[in-house]
Amino acid sequence: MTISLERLRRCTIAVDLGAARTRVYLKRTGLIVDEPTVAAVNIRTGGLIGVGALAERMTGRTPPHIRVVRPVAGGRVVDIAMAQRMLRFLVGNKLRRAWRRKALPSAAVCVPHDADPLAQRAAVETLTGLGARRVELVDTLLAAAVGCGLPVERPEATMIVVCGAATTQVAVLSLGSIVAAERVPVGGETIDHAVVQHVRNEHALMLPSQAVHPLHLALAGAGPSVDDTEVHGRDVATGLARSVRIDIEGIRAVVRTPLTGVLDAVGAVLRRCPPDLVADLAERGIMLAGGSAVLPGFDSLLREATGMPLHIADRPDTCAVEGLGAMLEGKLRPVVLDPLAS
Ligand SMILES: Nc1ncnc2c1ncn2[C@@H]1O[C@H](COP(=O)(O)OP(=O)(O)OP(=O)(O)O)[C@@H](O)[C@H]1O
Repeated sequence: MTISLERLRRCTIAVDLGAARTRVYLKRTGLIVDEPTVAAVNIRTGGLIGVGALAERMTGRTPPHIRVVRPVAGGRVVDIAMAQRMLRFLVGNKLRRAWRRKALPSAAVCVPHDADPLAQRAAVETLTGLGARRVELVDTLLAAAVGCGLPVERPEATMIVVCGAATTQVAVLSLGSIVAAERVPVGGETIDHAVVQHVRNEHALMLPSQAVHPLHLALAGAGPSVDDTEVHGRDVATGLARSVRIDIEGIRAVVRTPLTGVLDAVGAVLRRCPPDLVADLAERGIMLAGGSAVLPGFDSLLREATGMPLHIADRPDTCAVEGLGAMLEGKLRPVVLDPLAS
């Protein structure tokens, strides 16, 4: 995938359609949408009941005629019509005035590193259906690296690990391009699933999806207790509501298991890089981005496994859309590969 900075500067909005969250950046305004990628639909009438945070709160609590849907899964738009309805609703009034001024703006959208042509087409169709005259696709890894402030345009290696909800992407970049990259189906959702399975096996309790968040807080030491925390769920055998105290050390061990997939991807990318670039990284280290970057213990695990310095981006969750925004605003200078020729 090659990008044209000139064409990106002509775009008005930047969109990052993630499996967990949707983010929209409006040129000369900044981030205007940062909401869960969720919509709630009345299946009798087909009407949209809620989107974003409101729809997410309905998850698992709906009557049979209301369905909560996630139009993006595994890094691709799986329900184009629903993604368009959700985006139209989320962007709503915030964009209408700008849209009116400039009838059909061009849009830029992040796509995963190895997105196949169908996934790329789905992203383009989602935006053209909303009225975008032209859609520019940008690799999430490049956008996130720019958003983290990495000097991607220089002839030296930078390494980024973007750990989102459904996937983790790893890349080494130099001279504005990706030298080697990997994508693994491990992210925040995989970790939450491992925690839910652990509680089910250890305590015979089915946890609701929202109950995993207090465990993340407890892991980070932000919960009411550092040793254990109370969660509520449904007893597997009786079906009755029950509360149990969960040992936080047990959870800490559980979340490390899926993260070994990320360590393998980091190793694979480093092995494919020329030694000069790997040597650069020994000093510069790895930048960790994506919403799951703040998962307690993830940074120390990567540091231990690679022996390299590790930095967590200032705003790890929004750096891909912020990077795309920086390209729209013309903040990324094109690389002049041969200045003597001009
Ligand atoms: N404080 C936290 N502790 C642990 N995990 C967190 C925290 N905050 C967010 N997450 C996790 O980050 C994930 C969302 O990250 P992000 O917003 O980067 O995903 P996305 O871009 O929508 O996903 P993808 O890139 O896979 O399409 C969720 O799985 C969420 O559980």
